[in-house]
Amino acid sequence: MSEPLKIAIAGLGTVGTGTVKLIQENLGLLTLRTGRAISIVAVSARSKKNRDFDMSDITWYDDAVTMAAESDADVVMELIGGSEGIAKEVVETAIAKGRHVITANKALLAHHGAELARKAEEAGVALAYEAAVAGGIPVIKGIREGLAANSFDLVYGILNGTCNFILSNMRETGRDFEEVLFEAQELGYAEAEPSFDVDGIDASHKLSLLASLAFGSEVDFDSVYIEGIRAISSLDIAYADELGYRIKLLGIARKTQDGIDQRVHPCMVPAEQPIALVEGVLNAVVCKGNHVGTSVFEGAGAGGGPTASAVVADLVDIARGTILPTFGIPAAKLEKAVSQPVETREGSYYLRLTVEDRPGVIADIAAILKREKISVKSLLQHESNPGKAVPLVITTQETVELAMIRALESISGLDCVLEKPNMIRIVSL
Ligand SMILES: NC(=O)C1=CN([C@@H]2O[C@H](COP(=O)(O)OP(=O)(O)OC[C@H]3O[C@@H](n4cnc5c(N)ncnc54)[C@H](O)[C@@H]3O)[C@@H](O)[C@H]2O)C=CC1
Ligand SMILES: N[C@@H](CC=O)C(=O)O
Ligand code: NA
Repeated sequence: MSEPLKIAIAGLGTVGTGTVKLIQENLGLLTLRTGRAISIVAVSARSKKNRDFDMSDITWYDDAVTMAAESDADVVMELIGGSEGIAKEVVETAIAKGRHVITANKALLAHHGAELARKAEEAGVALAYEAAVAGGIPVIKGIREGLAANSFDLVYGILNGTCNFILSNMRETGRDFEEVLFEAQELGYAEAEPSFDVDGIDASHKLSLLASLAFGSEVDFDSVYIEGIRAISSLDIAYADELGYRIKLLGIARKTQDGIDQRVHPCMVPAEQPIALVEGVLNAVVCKGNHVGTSVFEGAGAGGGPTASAVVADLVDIARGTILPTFGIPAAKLEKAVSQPVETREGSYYLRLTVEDRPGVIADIAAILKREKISVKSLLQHESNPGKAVPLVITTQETVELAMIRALESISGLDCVLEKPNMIRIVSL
């Protein structure tokens, strides 16, 4: 058997600890599958507390960058997180020293992916990131390897386990947002900064990586249109049910003649569509290849075990000598991304207004919709409470988003509209 493959791990939280445990538990299998002995030689985390795995043959480093520079590891795993600072230094140092890198850090790659991929390719090392997109689902490998024969014009999915867990739980149990978010944190699903999850940033990081891989363009996180799930109330969830929809936070990237449209926002998805049935911490990614047609990947999007599974899948590639370009083509050949503005979308919309219950309200709203040439599909007002606030829900026929934005602005300015309206795009994919 050839030389053992030596690994250094930076970060021993949910993912790092899961990775050490997986390697220790499945070592025999991994050796058999790769034909190489695998050995964790070094670890680093913020504090050297007692760990619940065997540390006896592992060297501890107080500083992860020193570990990336000075340990004799062949592979450095960056499992710390964050788009700047220590995580970036660890990755850059490892690459500069000619060590392969495996990272779960979508924030880092969303901001510096093209540049780091170029550096890794120049150094002849892997920059592998299966864990960074949709956790345990082998979607990076699926698109880059299994579907390598295809070109793509659409990739979309449920890309954040925490948000999907929150939305599913709110619908199934009626529990409130904060309580379910706390549970997602306890289960190790949420980011260190959970606003990254609930404000749609994490899903956008992942979407920008998927778009780069699928379309052969440079990662363009700054062009992603982002809305999170904070504005979704239990009322919206109940109305969605009544109208035959489920609310999902989707990331959608579409390549058109005019450029790439990347968007992350809550969507009302027809309840019978397969993606509407993806619940809890599960993620799903759907892509449309020009020869294979539609492929769907579904599985656990977060958590120690599933994410470690993806980290170690990258390790197996490296141990087998499979070093692939990070984004499927040489980083120097990635095209500059041209973005398409969100206003050009055509589709239907759900609008929930809180209005004063008095004569003329619907006429005022209808006049604005008429001016913007927006046709109403349905209108729901269940309660009557004269002179008081009541919810009014409108769904529209297909219209261009710019008209909807203008209508929303005018409707928000009406005296009878008492709260900020909530608009959710109705998406049928
Ligand atoms: N938790 C999950 O389900 C998933 C997480 N990820 C990504 O994996 C990475 C790690 O996430 P988690 O394990 O959940 O985070 P975590 O907060 O549980 O663990 C982070 C680890 O990094 C260590 N760390 C922090 N600052 C450090 C420093 N200066 N030097 C050395 N170590 C330092 C901490 O001590 C801790 O051990 C992040 O990039 C995250 O976005 C990706 C997919 C799923
Ligand atoms: N916080 C993320 C973790 C995986 O990427 C999520 O909830 O999906
Ligand atoms: Na993955």
